[in-house]
Amino acid sequence: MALRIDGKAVAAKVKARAAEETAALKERGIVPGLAVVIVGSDPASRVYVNNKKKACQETGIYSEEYALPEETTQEELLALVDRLNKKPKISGILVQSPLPKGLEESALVEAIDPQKDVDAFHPYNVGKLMQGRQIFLPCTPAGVIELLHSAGVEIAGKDCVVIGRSDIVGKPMAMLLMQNNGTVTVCHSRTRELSDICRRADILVSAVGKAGFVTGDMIKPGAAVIDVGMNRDENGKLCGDVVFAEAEKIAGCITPVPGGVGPMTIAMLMQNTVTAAKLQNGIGRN
Ligand SMILES: Nc1nc(=O)c2c([nH]1)NC[C@@H]1CN(c3ccc(C(=O)N[C@@H](CCC(=O)O)C(=O)O)cc3)C=[N+]21
Repeated sequence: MALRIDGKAVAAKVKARAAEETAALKERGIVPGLAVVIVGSDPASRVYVNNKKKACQETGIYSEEYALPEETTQEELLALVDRLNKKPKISGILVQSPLPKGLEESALVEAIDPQKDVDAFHPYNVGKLMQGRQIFLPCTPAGVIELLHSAGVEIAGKDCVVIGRSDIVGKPMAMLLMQNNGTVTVCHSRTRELSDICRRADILVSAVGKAGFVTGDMIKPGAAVIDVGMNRDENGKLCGDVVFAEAEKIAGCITPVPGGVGPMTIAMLMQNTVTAAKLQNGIGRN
């Protein structure tokens, strides 16, 4: 049976570290602050935003929430981002996706001051990541790396396969695995012989968004299997991309959903908010 990686426990450690740093900053009169902007009433987004708020409270980070109606215009949002860019109390800005139709996410992300872009979605930060000179780590991929470390999984020299090529997970995940000296293959909807490629992976990261996508026969015995999927099954229950019951018989270690990557995303966001506060106050990265 595979080792089950406890994302909640690892996230608690990351948040404790962020809380310590926050306390130390407060002694110097610096309070990290996060602004979360949510538009419309997507119920999943509501849950995530509440979790982010709770994490801020746990770590001592100041937070502001802007819950705006569905009808909010692009101009109004740009004006809000501009205000938050200039607001000293706010170290980090996050615009929760997805946005209602008619709003252009990329323009909003590009309006965020790159030094406050704690999601690391701004093209400046994406470019920095490609160069291995990032100031902010992308939250979900960075959380995956932490989970691998926590399970004692060596990345250097390993065959890593990422399923999915999104801007928020697949692409930055590949970058971070590469920075950690993994040999990385990125698969997607047009990939041929997907199962064969996956079966060669020492580290398999699935970010597809389809329940049941990764079956036991796609997993190399002893592999580390990281499930980034956030789906609902036919009973409305939260589940990942991986058929967990099959995979845990074959993998060496595996993350569950819930309780795997999700809590890590939020913990890394706290870490980035602390980093942002330091940066804006002329304190170098540790
Ligand atoms: N600008 C932006 N930044 C994001 O980081 C961002 C976003 N937009 N839009 C949506 C996705 C998704 N995401 C999750 C965060 C936490 C959990 C999480 O805490 N999951 C829990 C369960 C939560 C539940 O019960 O539904 C778990 O897996 O154990 C899940 C998903 C952040 N995202």
